[in-house]
Amino acid sequence: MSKVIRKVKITVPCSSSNIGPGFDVLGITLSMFLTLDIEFLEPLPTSTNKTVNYTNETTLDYTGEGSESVSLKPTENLITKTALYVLASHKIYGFPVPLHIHVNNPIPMGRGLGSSGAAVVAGVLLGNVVGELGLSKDRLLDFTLMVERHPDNVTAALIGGFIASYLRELEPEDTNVPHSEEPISVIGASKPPTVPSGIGHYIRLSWAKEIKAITIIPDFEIATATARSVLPDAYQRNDVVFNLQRLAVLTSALARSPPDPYLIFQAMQDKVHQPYRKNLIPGLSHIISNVTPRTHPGLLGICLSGAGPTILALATHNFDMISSAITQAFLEEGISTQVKLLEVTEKGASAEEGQL
Ligand SMILES: Nc1ncnc2c1ncn2[C@@H]1O[C@H](COP(=O)(O)OP(=O)(O)O)[C@@H](O)[C@H]1O
Ligand SMILES: N[C@@H](CCOP(=O)(O)O)C(=O)O
Repeated sequence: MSKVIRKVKITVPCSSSNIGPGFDVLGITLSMFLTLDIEFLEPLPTSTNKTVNYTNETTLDYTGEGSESVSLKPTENLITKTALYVLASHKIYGFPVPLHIHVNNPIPMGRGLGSSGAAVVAGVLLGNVVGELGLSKDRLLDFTLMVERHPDNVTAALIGGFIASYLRELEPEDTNVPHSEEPISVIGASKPPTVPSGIGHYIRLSWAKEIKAITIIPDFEIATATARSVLPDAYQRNDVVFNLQRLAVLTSALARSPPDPYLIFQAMQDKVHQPYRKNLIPGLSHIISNVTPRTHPGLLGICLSGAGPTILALATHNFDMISSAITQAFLEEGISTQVKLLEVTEKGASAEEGQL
């Protein structure tokens, strides 16, 4: 057994993105956390000063969502391969110390609760800690955005809270650099991947404390890439204006106490992504138009969480009645669900030293 010489815990919240009209713009972090318990193991004595690559000696074990399907090979697992990408960008090829990493993931995958965003953020933090890179939050965000090119879920997961974000437009040469879709190909490359600076810009918005998040999570997955592939390349001006008007109102409406259900419900309508995703999610159109603050007091607004299929219902009370109505609508489509009542948390991703 190798001796444990350091322990670090990485914690990353799940997220719900878009919040109706804020497609690729808004994200909130919710009280369900991916954790990595990292043990740094004593390296074997070597006779030379040559940097040793301990990727093959690094082991992963995994509990929670995805434990049946996720690869435990450090060069394949999304968390560790993102970390290897960050290290390679700093000319560190492979883990410079042997690690044992225990991953616990309560975030259901492919459901629109930011599981991949959380994994990518965890990987960037892992690379930063293991390589002792000392990257700032903004620089950590650059790396996450080289992997997930929509900023809403990763920025929320990294920063925490109710976040609005945008990407700076990149120069063509910046978008040509290899990104971590294929990080393995860059690990041994003679030219390390360069990552442009200042890609992501964000602001934390206020959130009224009494607004809770009911998530109704159907028992089927939709890969975010699939849910993005059904969206059009161009939009009608009136649909864009429809969303912009609501987005501007929504960002303040969700900060006000007491929250105004009728204002929020209307401000959470969307014409940019949900109408195109309804064919992927049986019951979606019915749910978002029939479960309202009038029929279900306590409800403020309802939308698809991220790319779906989870439904996000924002509410102040009557949580059981609201979730039952949505659960029932899915059941009528033959779809079972699980319900989680979550808090909007301001806690973003963190890496903390542990006790030996
Ligand atoms: N903790 C994790 N460890 C490794 N891979 C993960 C983890 N979480 C998510 N993933 C990867 O991300 C995929 C889901 O991503 P995506 O389709 O974007 O859905 P989501 O809405 O859950 O982010 C999973 O199929 C898996 O490949
Ligand atoms: N804006 C993105 C958000 C995807 O979030 P995820 O949690 O589903 O990965 C989109 O709607 O495609």
